Amino acid sequence: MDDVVIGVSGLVKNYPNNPAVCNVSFKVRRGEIFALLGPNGAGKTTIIKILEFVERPTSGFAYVLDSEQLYALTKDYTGIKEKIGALPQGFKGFDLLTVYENIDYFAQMYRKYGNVDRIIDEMGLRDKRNALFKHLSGGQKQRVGIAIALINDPEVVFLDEPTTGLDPKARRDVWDMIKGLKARGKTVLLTTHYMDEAHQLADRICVLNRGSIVTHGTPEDLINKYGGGNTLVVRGCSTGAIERLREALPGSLVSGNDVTVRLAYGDGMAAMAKAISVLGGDGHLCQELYVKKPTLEDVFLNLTGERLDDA
Ligand SMILES: Nc1ncnc2c1ncn2[C@@H]1O[C@H](COP(=O)(O)OP(=O)(O)OP(=O)(O)O)[C@@H](O)[C@H]1O
Repeated sequence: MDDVVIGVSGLVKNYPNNPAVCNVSFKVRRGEIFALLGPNGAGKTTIIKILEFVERPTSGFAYVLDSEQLYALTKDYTGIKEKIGALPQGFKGFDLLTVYENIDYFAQMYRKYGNVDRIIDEMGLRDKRNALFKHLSGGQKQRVGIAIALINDPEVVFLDEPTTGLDPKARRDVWDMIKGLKARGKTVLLTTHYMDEAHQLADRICVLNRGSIVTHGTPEDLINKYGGGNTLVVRGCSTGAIERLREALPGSLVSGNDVTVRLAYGDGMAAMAKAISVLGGDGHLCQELYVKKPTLEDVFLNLTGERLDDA
């Protein structure tokens, strides 16, 4: 694989009575957005902490930027630490410092760092430059965290659950910011338990559950391979409509007033036309009719038997 900047091989991390990461291997290429997707407790943060030199693995091997720089107590990682940036899970700034002061505080920890006002502008925080951290919205606080992760102009950026707890608008703003990092040539490793976030942002995804890799690949590949195909959904049907649909569409499933049919590849138009002709006949109406494409949620469900939300 060309220009690998993060490599993880046979990684294991055992906490007392708790195997957090079990034999995980993956590689991240320069300039890509790579997502670790999995439910709570899947081991995402532990992997990221190992890559950030915060935790040490029990066994296995991991490197960032320098494949010669393996984990060993004798190594000095300072050179690499200066080339990585990190947004930790649940980032909290100093409440009683301003946006500028918060970013500047962390900037001073590096031998070389960027212009604080420029990064404030890049993160769309100019209006809030002199506002206290505690007076910011959730999305603005997260942007301060991302600004801090970028202040040393890192080559690799780790973002641990960058949008957890944000409202939909703030999430989309953070997504745009993350896409902007890729446009600037940064390599981004992010963790998330939101499948739409992984789908929107990631070039490649590693799906984790209970410390192990379930599968990995591009979002489209995973959905095509494991999503289980399209589903025709007819919602809000009358009793008569349900009966008609069941007769006309073999394999249909009924749940309340909704009817769903798993479609074979390429069957979408034919099944829709059949449903419309059956329903249009004599007033057997429904509220909605559409073909639903599978999502990463379906991939997770089909591979683990669990829902990403519940696992
Ligand atoms: N310091 C620790 N000591 C003991 N167990 C830990 C520690 N840190 C994490 N764990 C356990 O390791 C497992 C993996 O945790 P981790 O935080 O890596 O998961 P995660 O996928 O990031 O989940 P979340 O999205 O909830 O943060 C969990 O069972 C967790 O309880």
